[in-house]
Order: sequence, then structure tokens, then C-alpha cells
Amino acid sequence: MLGQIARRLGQLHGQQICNGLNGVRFKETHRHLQSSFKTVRPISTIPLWPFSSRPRDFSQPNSSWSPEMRKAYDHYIALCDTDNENGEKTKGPWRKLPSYNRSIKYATGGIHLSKFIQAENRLFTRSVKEQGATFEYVVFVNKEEKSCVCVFQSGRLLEGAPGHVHGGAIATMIDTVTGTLAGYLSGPIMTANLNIDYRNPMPLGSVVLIHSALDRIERRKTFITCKVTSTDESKLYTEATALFVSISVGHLFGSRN
Ligand SMILES: CCCCCCCC(=O)SCCNC(=O)CCNC(=O)[C@H](O)C(C)(C)COP(=O)(O)OP(=O)(O)OC[C@H]1O[C@@H](n2cnc3c(N)ncnc32)[C@H](O)[C@@H]1OP(=O)(O)O
Repeated sequence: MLGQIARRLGQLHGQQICNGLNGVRFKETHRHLQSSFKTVRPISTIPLWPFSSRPRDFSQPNSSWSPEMRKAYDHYIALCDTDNENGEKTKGPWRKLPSYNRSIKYATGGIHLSKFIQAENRLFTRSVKEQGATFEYVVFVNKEEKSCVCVFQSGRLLEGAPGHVHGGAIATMIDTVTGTLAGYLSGPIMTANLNIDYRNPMPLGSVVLIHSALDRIERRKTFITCKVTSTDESKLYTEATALFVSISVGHLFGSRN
């Protein structure tokens, strides 16, 4: 079978070159081959394993980010750990968290497991492929202060009231950011309670900061507070409190222990 495929590929390749011998297409094919050879990577840089072993981080800047989103991102990146010219690490109070399109990818080897376990599933906030259409966001945590900040740019598919962000989309982001902080501090958790006060309508396409901080931990309960503001923090859009309960992985499979 493999032999047949190889032979057929060889035939097709041959056909293309033979066709090219009859005129202009030869020059085109020749030019194409020449330029292809110029861009061929040295063998040492070609990965032996054809699948990437690193999941894609969806919270990297992309062309849909507005200058305001990029400015806020750059502001927090500058406060993260950096490598100076001598290769030494300079400690910063903030750390950028990666963001994958499935939670399973945070686990060691998760990128491979995700190809087998419910492979079609996607994290809600990362489920639309078109950049900028829904949720563009990046989360930074401050371990010392037990807080985090998310820079969030809403996309055109998140409309609720005309020209403004849907309350459910705002709730989604609040759940995501407070849940990320609770998980960072307490390990595996699930949202038990979310209280939201919508103070001002949020214009669609705007960039906001979602600030979350630990209120307290009581036994299995992690209480988080949250405020959503404009990037200069002059305008308050939303306030919330959230309760997360620590769970065992078995809880997701119906076990209560
Ligand atoms: C990378 C992206 C991160 C995104 C994060 C997003 C996270 C999510 O959206 S999760 C999805 C939404 N949440 C759910 O589906 C959870 C559904 N609920 C459950 O599974 C369970 O009710 C669960 C896990 C919350 C609690 O159940 P269980 O483990 O049996 O805990 P239980 O013993 O009843 O309660 C533990 C404590 O929490 C308290 N508690 C539980 N639920 C609540 C509640 N709704 N309100 C107040 N307190 C509560 C209990 O009173 C108890 O308190 P205490 O320790 O003082 O006695």
C-alpha cells in the first residue's frame, strides 16, 4: 500500500515536470523549485517528531489586538521576570500565565492526551478560531499579593445590548479570571457561587482590566473578589465576588470523595 502511494506520488511529480517541459510552465516550475530550495531548512533544524510538544499559547499578541490592548499588555510584561543582557534573571512581581484551548493541556503530556480524550472539545473562551472575534485576553498573576489582572478585549460576536458587551460574556470572563486565580492558589476547584453587579455598560471592542484578589480561604472554600475597570482605572464597569470549592479530580467523574 505504502509502495503504491509512493509510486503514485512519484508519477504525479514526474507528470508535473514533463508538463513543464512543453513551455512556460517549465520556467515557472524551475523558478518555484529554485526558490523552494532556498527556503529549505537545514536538516538539523527539522524536528524529528512531527507533532508539536508545546501547546499553543492563545494569550500572545496578535494582529487583532488594538494599540490599547498592546499597551496594557506591554505594561504588565515589563513588570514580569526578565532576562538581562548578561543572561541573569531580574525578578518582577508579575507572571504571565499561558492560555490553552483545553484545560487538559496544562497537564504534563496533556497536548498528546488532548488528541485522544474528547478531542473535539474546546475551552469556551478559546473556541472561536477567528482572532479578535470573541475573547482576546491575557492573565498576569502576582503571587506575593495573591492577586491577578486580566487584560481583556471584547470582540464583535459578544454583543448584548446594541454596541455593548453581553452580560453573560462578562460573567464568563469574571468566572475565568477569578477561577484562574483560585486554581493558582488552591489547586483543582470548581465555581460554587458567583455574584455580579453590573455598574456601567461596557462598549463592544473596548479593552478593560479585570482585577481579582484573594479575600480568604476557609477549609475547601476560596473566596475571590473582582473589579472590572477601564485600562486607566477611572471607570468601574463591574464588581463581583466568587466562591470556589476545592475538588478531587474524581469529582469530575461523579465521585464525591
Ligand atoms: C482555565 C479556565 C478556568 C475557568 C474556571 C471556570 C470554573 C467553572 O466554571 S466550573 C463550572 C461551574 N461550576 C459547577 O459546575 C460546579 C457544580 N457544583 C458542584 O459540583 C458542587 O456543588 C461543588 C463542587 C461546588 C461543591 O460540592 P461538594 O464538593 O460536595 O462540597 P460541599 O461539601 O457541598 O461544600 C463544601 C463547602 O462549600 C460550601 N458551598 C458549596 N456550594 C456552595 C454555594 N453554592 N454557596 C455557598 N457555599 C457553598 C458548603 O457550604 C461547604 O462549606 P463548609 O466547608 O463551611 O461546610
